[in-house]
Amino acid sequence: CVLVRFKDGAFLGGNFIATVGIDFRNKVVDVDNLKVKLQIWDTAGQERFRSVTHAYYRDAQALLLLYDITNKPSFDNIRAWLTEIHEYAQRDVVIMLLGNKSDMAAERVVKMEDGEKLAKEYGVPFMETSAKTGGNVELAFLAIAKELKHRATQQPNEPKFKIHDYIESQKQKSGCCSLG
Ligand SMILES: Nc1nc2c(ncn2[C@@H]2O[C@H](COP(=O)(O)OP(=O)(O)OP(=O)(O)O)[C@@H](O)[C@H]2O)c(=O)[nH]1
Repeated sequence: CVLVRFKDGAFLGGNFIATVGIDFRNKVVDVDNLKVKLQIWDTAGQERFRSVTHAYYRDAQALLLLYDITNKPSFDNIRAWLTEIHEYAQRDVVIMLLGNKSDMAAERVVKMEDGEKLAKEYGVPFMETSAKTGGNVELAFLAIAKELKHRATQQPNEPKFKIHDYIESQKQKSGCCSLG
């Protein structure tokens, strides 16, 4: 749903079919007047597809790890995902942690601070998102696009792009609205 929100700006809640194996979508974003084509692979979360998804880690330049703020086991699984990433992904892969469903405040079981703490422990950027409202969804993908663009085009005399600082300056804590 987060990927569909980013790609199509829509949320088709309730009517979703679980990802079987792997799915991908392209989106071109503008980063500092340069067009960056993101090819985004959505891997199935279910254990039975694990052998398929492992194969895709190796070529990924960035990985977005999502948990559901209304589902504690999804948060508890993040450590296992990070272990997998270290085993199968490129060493310099950009990792981002997202706590999704920030619109569901009444059902929240994972505190924002706990997401922040875990992200800090692993040195990865973090934000809460909502595929339903669009909150922070564009920011998450844009921050990754910026990081990858800077890595690819960085000149020695240019200031280094700092993804953590960029996100902190842009993110909406409430997850209430899409980027204007
Ligand atoms: N309220 C709310 N519901 C959401 C949000 N994102 C996803 N959902 C709902 O959560 C369910 C699962 O969403 P998916 O995006 O299919 O989750 P997934 O982790 O990709 O699931 P798999 O395809 O099985 O890996 C669906 O019923 C969505 O409608 C959100 O931000 N807010």
